[in-house]
Amino acid sequence: MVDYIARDGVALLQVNNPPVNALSHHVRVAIEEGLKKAGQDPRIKSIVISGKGSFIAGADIKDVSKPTILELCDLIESSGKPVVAAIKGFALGGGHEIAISCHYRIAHEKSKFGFPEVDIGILPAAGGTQRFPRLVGLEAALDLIPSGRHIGAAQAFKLGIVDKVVRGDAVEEAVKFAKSIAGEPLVDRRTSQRPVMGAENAFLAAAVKLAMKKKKGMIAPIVCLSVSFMGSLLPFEQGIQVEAAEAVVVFTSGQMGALQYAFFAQRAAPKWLLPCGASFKTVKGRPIRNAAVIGAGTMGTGITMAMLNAGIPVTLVEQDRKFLDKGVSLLKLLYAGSVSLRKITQDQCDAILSKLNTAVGYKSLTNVDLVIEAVYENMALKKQIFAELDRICPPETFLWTNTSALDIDEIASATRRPDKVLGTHFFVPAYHMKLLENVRGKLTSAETVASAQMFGTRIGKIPVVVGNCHGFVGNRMLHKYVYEADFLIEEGCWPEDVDMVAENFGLPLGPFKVRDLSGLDIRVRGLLEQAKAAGIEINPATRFLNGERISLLSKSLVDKGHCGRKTGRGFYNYGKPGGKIPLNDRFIKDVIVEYCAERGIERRKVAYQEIEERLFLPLINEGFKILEEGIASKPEDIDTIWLLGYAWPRHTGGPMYYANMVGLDKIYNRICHYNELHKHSAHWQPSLLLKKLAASKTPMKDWMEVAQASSKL
Ligand SMILES: CCCCCCC/C=C/C(=O)SCCNC(=O)CCNC(=O)[C@H](O)C(C)(C)COP(=O)(O)OP(=O)(O)OC[C@H]1O[C@@H](n2cnc3c(N)ncnc32)[C@H](O)[C@@H]1OP(=O)(O)O
Repeated sequence: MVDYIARDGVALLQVNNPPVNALSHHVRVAIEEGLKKAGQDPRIKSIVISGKGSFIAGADIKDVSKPTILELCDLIESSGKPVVAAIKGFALGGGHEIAISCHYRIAHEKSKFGFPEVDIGILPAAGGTQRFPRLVGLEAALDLIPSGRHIGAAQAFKLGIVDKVVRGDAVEEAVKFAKSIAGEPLVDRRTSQRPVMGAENAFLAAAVKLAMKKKKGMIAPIVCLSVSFMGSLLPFEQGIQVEAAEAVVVFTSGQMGALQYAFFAQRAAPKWLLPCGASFKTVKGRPIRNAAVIGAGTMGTGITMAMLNAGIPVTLVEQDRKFLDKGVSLLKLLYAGSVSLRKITQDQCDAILSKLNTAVGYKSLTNVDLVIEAVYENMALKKQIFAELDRICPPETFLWTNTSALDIDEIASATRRPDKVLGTHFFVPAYHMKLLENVRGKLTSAETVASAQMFGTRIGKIPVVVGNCHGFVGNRMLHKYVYEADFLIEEGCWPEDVDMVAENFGLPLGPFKVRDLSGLDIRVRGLLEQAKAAGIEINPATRFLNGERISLLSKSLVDKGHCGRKTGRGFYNYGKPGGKIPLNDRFIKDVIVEYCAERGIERRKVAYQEIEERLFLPLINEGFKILEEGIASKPEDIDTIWLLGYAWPRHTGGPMYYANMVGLDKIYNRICHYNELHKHSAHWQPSLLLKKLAASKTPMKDWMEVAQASSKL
């Protein structure tokens, strides 16, 4: 766990606890023993702490036994012999706190520093809130601690975290340095004994404002700020007491459990399992050496960029030279933007673009491992493209379709290789968003799934395997939320009432601000297509489609030319086309009132609780249906999809975790209540799995036992 290597008067304590050298119980004990042993050995004059591979990524989140990291930090700092931290890789959380308790820090130029504690719902409670401001000053501490972000060695040096940045072996350099300072006095090297520079109120106000915006609804960042600030006014020992007292508040808030669940859920989600039993453990994917993307629109160019960024050569294909050129210009513009923002250098940009090829038509696609089709959502068009690709591409080429809802089996039916067809649901912008829903059809092979998961990870996504149904996991659940949002308006709410409740819950934007952003006409088009497919002609009086309640409120606004931000008016008034600030609008309220009057809908005052329940319970209910149907293979997959794809508030863990936290019996009972009131909305019919879990009082994590025990599921 910790190797003790004594050489030339220096004791090197090297943490060896793969994969990330987390400070689990055994590591803490071994560091403590190593420090004591080195302290007692008269031949040892100085000590170096390092990690094998990387430094230390923090506390082991699953293990909080003694000795605490705080005790360890105090032991290090009070050592009579100089202690040097040799840092490569990550010095995060408790690892960072260990580093700043050492008397000196030598870091490799590629090492990273940070306090990610706030993102897992805790504080740097091993003295970090007190030592860090004493090391870097209050302003920098109030910036870094609540942000949870990592910084590089160069910035760490600038801030005074690191004493020296090296290109070569940090451990060798640290050992050399440790030897050179043997016997030197350490008084001014003990961070806890320094005063806090720049302890000013103004920093606190600005930092609180920023944290409330960037970490909306999260308690830990705000508590970190107050503890760090208070500590700057107190002697170190008293600051540590404040830190300990406030840590208890945060640890018992409920957010810690949710955030740590989210951390592990995100790491569990790519680990796939199919109903046939094949899994990431049993089936290997085929690496993708080169690829083609069909369609140079927003999605196609975004997907192309995601692959280019990962070093995969891509041919971007269009049927028309004009569209191709437009897509390539957009792509080049985005890369130029990255260069001017210094996210990449011009050389890196040139290297990326050297892997881009373009083609008009599919003829050249005779030697690609993968084709991702990303044309607009039209089944007939997609089938035609797949039939053609099937003729041209080698039989082993994977043919994947980027779609947010369409039937993968139907698209696959246009080919002679349905086993190699799969849906890749990328999120906009595809080069940035972390989520990738990999949709398996009935005939998609396990090898194709394995390859898609491997591909997803390679291009920097969190890939989650889902089954084939309308909207897959994310959009299928989202649709229920969107429907209820409309019904709430019909029944008496204003758009701002509904948006406020959603935003208070933790979503960045409420459903109507989102719709204004994406365009009301998009939703109306979808609705009309659905009606057409059902052979129903929509007229102003239509309130049901296939027996299901629908709302045509968006259509009423679109008919008046109000399509959202792009036209300056949607559910809000933006002042001008392309305006960004939503204002409540009497005109829109008149449209809503008129719409309701025409349909004889009586408007009423809808309570806050009802708005919240009607937005989120149908979505949660759908999540349980998705589990019982095997569309998702575990609740963690659903939660990951919502956390990464739809900005669900992380401190509630995701919709499934949230339901469990509220209580599955309570959730079930409320769904039943609304099911009685809203017989024309199938999304209120309670999930059988949820019913069983609620009745048996089984927590969500044990859902599989209930699902397997029930013959009805
Ligand atoms: C708990 C109360 C203690 C009170 C004292 C308070 C003071 C100290 C607090 C802390 O230190 S809290 C922890 C702070 N550190 C973190 O949050 C870091 C979390 N880890 C990461 O950000 C990343 O893992 C990484 C270090 C940047 C490496 O990323 P990479 O993509 O290379 O690997 P991952 O897939 O993320 O992880 C690999 C493997 O390791 C597991 N793991 C990672 N970190 C921890 C951890 N801190 N504790 C336990 N396990 C950890 C992760 O789940 C992966 O496991 P598998 O999925 O492979 O099983």
